[in-house]
Amino acid sequence: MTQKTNTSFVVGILALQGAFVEHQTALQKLPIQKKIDVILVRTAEELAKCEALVIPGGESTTIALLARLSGLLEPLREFVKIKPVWGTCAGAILLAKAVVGAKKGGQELLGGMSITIARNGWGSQVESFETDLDVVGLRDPERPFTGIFIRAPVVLTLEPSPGDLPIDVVASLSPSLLPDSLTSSNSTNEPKTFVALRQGHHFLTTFHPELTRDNRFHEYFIRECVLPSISPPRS
Ligand SMILES: NC(=O)CC[C@H](N)C(=O)O
Repeated sequence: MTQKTNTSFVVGILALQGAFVEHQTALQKLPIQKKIDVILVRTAEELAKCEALVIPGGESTTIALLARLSGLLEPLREFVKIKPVWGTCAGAILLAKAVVGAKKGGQELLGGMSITIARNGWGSQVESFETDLDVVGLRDPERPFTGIFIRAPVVLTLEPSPGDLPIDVVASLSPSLLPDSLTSSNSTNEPKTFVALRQGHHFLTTFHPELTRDNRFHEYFIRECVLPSISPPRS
């Protein structure tokens, strides 16, 4: 007799478009890998097997369109309401409650995190860059983590409604990196420096941890978002 639920759990990676293979590799290399069954998700049936989901970077409009065409959009919205989800870059856009700079025709969102985010917020000239991040809560925090930003979105505002869970800042970058087009003298620029946020069991990174050899953000998601939702702490 096996006790599968006690020894392993399924983490899905939405595999419609974008950098899903890199997430798969990073998750499989975690020290707790024996307990994680990583699957690629392209159908509602595959999604139904998952305890948690990673939505990769890519193109948020394309991912949303393919999700609609494959009958996954509504199952994804239902999934986000109850289970842990981590969105990277395009995935972060999909996890936001509101988006600025959507393409003509709009941008379908899944919601889940109480933020407004700007697509391609760094502008067309600084489309990609790498920088060391200030991190809180990662394993081995003195070791720098290099954030890779590729046509990254920018968090504009945190807007938790009364009753929403608080939003924790897990990584931020130096305000000096913000482009002039984003800085404002009459409102706070701080949220725009936030590049990794956690709200309850949801997590977003506007950069690409899966493109580095450093899987500490993968470890963070499993430790802080997934494991507590599988085995809630006893009171
Ligand atoms: N690297 C990325 O995921 C880019 C995101 C892309 N700019 C979008 O709007 O979806």
